[in-house]
Amino acid sequence: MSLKYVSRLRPLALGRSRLYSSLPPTNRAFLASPVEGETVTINGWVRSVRKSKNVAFADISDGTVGEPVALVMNPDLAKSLLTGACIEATGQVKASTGKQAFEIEANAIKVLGPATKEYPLQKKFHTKEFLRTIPEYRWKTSTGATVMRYRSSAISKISNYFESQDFTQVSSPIITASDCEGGGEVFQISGGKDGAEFFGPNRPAYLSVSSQLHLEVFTGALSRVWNLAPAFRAESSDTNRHLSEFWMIEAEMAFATELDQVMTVAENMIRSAVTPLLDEANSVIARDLLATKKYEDKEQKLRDRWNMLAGSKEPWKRITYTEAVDILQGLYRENRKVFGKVRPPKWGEGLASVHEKYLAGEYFNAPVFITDYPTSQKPFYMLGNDVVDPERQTVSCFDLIVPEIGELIGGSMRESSHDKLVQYMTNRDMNPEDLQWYLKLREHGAFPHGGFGMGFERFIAFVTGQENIRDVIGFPRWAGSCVC
Ligand SMILES: NC(=O)C[C@H](N)C(=O)O
Repeated sequence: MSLKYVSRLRPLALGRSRLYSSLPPTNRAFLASPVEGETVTINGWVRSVRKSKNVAFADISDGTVGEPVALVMNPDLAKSLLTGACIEATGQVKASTGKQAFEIEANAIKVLGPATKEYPLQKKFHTKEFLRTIPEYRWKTSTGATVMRYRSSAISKISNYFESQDFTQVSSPIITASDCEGGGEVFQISGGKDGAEFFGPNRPAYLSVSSQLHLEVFTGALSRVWNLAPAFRAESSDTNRHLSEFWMIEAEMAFATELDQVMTVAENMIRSAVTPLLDEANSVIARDLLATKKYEDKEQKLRDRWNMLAGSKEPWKRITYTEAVDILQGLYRENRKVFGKVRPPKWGEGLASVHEKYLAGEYFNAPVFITDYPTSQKPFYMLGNDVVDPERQTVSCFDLIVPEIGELIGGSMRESSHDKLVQYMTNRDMNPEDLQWYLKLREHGAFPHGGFGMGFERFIAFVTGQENIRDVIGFPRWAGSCVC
């Protein structure tokens, strides 16, 4: 490059970078390193205001950190300040005598967006049920914002974990031509009874219930893949752990030959998003999460939960379905009321959520992998185990259960024989014609593989100590409710 050319470019580049301005500091950046005596300008929404004759205080928050920024000012300045208003405050940083280490002695307040006395989030206790009725405001609560921040942090930790293991993140389709789980709980969006045939005659289309089948295609090319995608289920279960639109982290791995390998990936993935919380001194998000539990006195319970998941390097317990049924039947023999009105399962029946919660909760008080369920309980794509007892056929699969939530992850080895898959589909009254593309994967270069799917909201609810998964997703949808 000639000197002349460089000298012509330089002033232009410098001039430009001087012209651009950057975003103002967040509350989080300010609170991380306040400098006494410095004049700062801070933005946020007013959480609370207290006024007396000579002085006024306001807590403001921009949602980037749990702790609010404390303002102290002349009452005249606070005149038009109401909870909920959006403000820009300028003032000097002072050591504080109050709860916070520092406060800002504000000398200028600009109201960017005023509020009225009707603002529903006045400073008092609000129930989760009430907060769900104000979806437009509920993420402004410190618990709401903290849960969202953890959700974001978990995605990034999990993403790093997968990357470290050579997984590629892929994007699978939301509109699909098949019901992966074969459970019939699909939202049909085209080719339905109303005659809409957007994708052509006899081309029904649905919202995806799981990315698995498409991930299997990707894994046949990239070996290890994962994604985080929404899944849709038209089931009407009105519980604290079901949504009609939820997010799933799914992973598929080629050349996994044993279920244990797949379970280890699932376990390490969870640990990757929980381990950082154990280092309270260095984790703002851990401290913020614990603060949300302060008023309930449940901080220790939350710590115990993180410890349960990531405190020890011991691998999580792995038991078979048959062992689980034996344990449950034994517990019932000792105490007929152990599962309330519910009986223990007979071999071949599914485990009810009360059984799962009891096993992982009262019985083991730990996450537990339950493996090798009866074939009749599981979908067509799972690899069959060698038949030892023809009355008790099982598949190579697992459910990961945790206390209070029950099932968190479902996974399995996948059947890679074309002919067996056709047989499994026919046994379930499915038409193999509908999944030709999936079957073709087994015609050339079939490979051993396995994978799993984790309900992301269940995971976030468990780790943040929320009782209902409706409180860890921005805009929850369930049967009878889709309000905005
Ligand atoms: N990817 C998975 O294994 C999840 C499974 N398809 C499910 O929906 O439960």
